[in-house]
Amino acid sequence: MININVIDVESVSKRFDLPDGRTFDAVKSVSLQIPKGSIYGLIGQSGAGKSTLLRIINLLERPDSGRVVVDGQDLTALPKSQLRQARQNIGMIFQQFNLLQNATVFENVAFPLSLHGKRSKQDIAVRVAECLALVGLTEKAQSYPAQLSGGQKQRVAIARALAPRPQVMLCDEPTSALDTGTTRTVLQTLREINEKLGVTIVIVTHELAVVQDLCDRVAVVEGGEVVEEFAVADETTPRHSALGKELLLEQQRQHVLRDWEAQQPVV
Ligand SMILES: Nc1ncnc2c1ncn2[C@@H]1O[C@H](COP(=O)(O)OP(=O)(O)OP(=O)(O)O)[C@@H](O)[C@H]1O
Repeated sequence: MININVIDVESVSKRFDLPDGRTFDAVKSVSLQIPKGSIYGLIGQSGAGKSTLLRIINLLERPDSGRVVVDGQDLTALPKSQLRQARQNIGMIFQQFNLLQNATVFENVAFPLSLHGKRSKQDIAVRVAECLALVGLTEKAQSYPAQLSGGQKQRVAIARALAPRPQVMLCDEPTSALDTGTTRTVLQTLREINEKLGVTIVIVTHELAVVQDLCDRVAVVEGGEVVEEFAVADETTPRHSALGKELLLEQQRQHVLRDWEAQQPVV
């Protein structure tokens, strides 16, 4: 992996105003460096600030202070029109897929392409076909979201996010609404996109199995702060956070299981 950071989050903070007049510090001076081409996990308990941090990366949530640099561009310094352009480089997918229900799969994937730029209908059709092929849904182009399984809907959302050729893809709990088998196909699709296209993936999840299956590096978020950051494959450096330790235990358990399976006689 090339050791260049495609995302540089520098000391970002976010405070929300609560209805009762108080304030809540959801993200507290967080810095993150995300290497180009990596799959980077943000994990933490519910309410830790993971989604807010993810949404800060494409400025869906504007930080009160700090900088967000994506692909060398300081998003926090851009005027609105240029920010819209820069966001083309950052795709996003959500837990609930967020597809247009009254539009076909084809139209859903074409949507971001017709919204931005001056592409011909033919160009758009070619790109949509490419993206649907990438996620294995060529046959479903004329279906409506209601006719698809959860995993297929998420793969349409992935195709839609990929259509403008982003370098970065942000994923907010992309498999939380899916069962185990479907989760596996969606993770496989994300892995292929990372490997074939070199897209950097940042994924928020509370599922440790997802981290273990997919991520190269992970940041543990607690109370709006990153309390630990490590390479998932590094099982020798001591982990400090509860989730970091839990992840390590799960990895070791998987090794024991694998060794045990390998020793079983073939019948
Ligand atoms: N717009 C908002 N106004 C007020 N408080 C908010 C707002 N958005 C988020 N919060 C609060 O900020 C905290 C962090 O929220 P966030 O969604 O980032 O957490 P999370 O780690 O992603 O949690 P979950 O896994 O449950 O989605 C929570 O306590 C949440 O209630």
